[in-house]
Amino acid sequence: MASENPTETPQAGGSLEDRISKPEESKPTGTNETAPRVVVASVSRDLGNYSPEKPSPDGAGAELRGSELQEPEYTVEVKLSDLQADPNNPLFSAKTFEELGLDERILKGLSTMGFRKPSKVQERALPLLMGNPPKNLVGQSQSGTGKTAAFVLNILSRMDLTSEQSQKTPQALILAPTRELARQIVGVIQVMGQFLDGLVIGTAVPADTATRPARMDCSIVVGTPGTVQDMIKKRILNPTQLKVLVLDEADNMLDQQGLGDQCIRVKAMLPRTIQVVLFSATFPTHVHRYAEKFAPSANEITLQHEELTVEGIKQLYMDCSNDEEKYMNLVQLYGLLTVGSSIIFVKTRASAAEIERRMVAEGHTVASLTGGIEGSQRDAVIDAFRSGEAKVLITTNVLARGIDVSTVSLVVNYDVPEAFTPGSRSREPDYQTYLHRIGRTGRFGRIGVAISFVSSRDEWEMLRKIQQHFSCNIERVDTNDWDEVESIIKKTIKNTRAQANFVASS
Ligand SMILES: Nc1ncnc2c1ncn2[C@@H]1O[C@H](COP(=O)(O)OP(=O)(O)OP(=O)(O)O)[C@@H](O)[C@H]1O
Repeated sequence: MASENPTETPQAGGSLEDRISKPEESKPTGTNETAPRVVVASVSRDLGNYSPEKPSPDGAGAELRGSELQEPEYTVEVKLSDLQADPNNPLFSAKTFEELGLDERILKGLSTMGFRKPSKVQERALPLLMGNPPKNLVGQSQSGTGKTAAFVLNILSRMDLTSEQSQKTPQALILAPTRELARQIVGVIQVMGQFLDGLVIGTAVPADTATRPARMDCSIVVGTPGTVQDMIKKRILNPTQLKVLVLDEADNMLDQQGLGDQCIRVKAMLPRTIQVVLFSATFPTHVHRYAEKFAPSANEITLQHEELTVEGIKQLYMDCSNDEEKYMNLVQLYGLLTVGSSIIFVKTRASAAEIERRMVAEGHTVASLTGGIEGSQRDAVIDAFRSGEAKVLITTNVLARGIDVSTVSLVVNYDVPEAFTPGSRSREPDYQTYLHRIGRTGRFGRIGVAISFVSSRDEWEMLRKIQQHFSCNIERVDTNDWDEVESIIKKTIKNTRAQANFVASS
């Protein structure tokens, strides 16, 4: 979220000598330095080394012979300004925010957030979004590359706040799949639009009837589809002056039966001329077809699936012989998890509750957030995680998408995400969910680690398919050598922390 990353201040240029250096030289120290720094470790071999004809005697988990970790010979130090100057990087931009034609007051908002330069998706999307007459857009870009700002800037640019009446009548509607994401987007608009007098933002998420407002007297509404649908039906939300509709995590919204139907019903109640904007890091082919119907004749920004992984995320896996060993490995990892912030993704609410119960009983401090928890209780958990009060969060796919907490340096896939494929004999991975989950770390040029636990041949096979699908490397870490596990994770986390500390003090 923007407000968590308010002080990134990239500087121009940077020689090769600047960028290639020893790790200990990589800590930002000088007061004239303004760019946060990250360190990219070199990559070793991957899951492709599995040889099924040579099973190990230790059972399924131990069968997984993958790569051995290699000490990187050197590390490459990269500054945000360097990333943004590299045309192949999703953070690259040839333009400035000024050149994109944004209002002075919005530029001021961006400046207070430390946004110096647009990212690629912002540079490409904004001219398409802000043109007149407005055109629909289907926009795709890697996780953590600034899609939120792309759609928020278009909305802010289109606001008419000249009268009290217009300030209090919704002109833009943003739909998100979860209350956490809706609240996060509200936070971004509040900071980005802070210099626009009269801007009022309303949140439409499930709430007790008692706390629900009688009318949404606001200029922008952000909410979840079910609540928004209900509010329009009950005339709490007046849709007649809406000019822009955004679906964040659009593929997920359109593909899920309940959410998809709600989005379609909401859209049917909006003005016909509304600009429809769909954003996500992923648009699988079958959802792309719905997207074309939902946002007809749209401009498109799309990526090949091989282009979707984020370079700064180091992807690893750990062999576990069974579920109990998964738990033991998690407990072993705990000391490392608390160095930064970490998210543990599990398959079911029940396993989230069980892991939380066991870890708390053993004296560890962890929080858990699943769909089983309601309303303001959920807000308290995510707020504690954002503030760093809770450093380890156990969750299900409910938080797999969109959540932006810049201190997350480690993501654990306790279970490899699996697609529900009725009638299929083989277990298939959920490629999109894998990508969104690991994308909770490595935000906007930062570095992070994603570790997947693998406890069966099936899980190994799913992870191999994920690697193949995204043409990425997922390296094996040897759980017989915890010193090595610790060394590789700490190295990455330490650098993320150095960066975070530096950003905070700059
Ligand atoms: N131009 C910019 N300069 C500096 N930081 C930026 C810029 N644009 C976005 N950011 C920061 O990058 C982070 C990620 O942005 P955002 O949450 O919009 O990513 P996203 O593309 O929507 O990711 P996801 O697909 O995971 O939802 C945020 O912390 C945001 O403040």
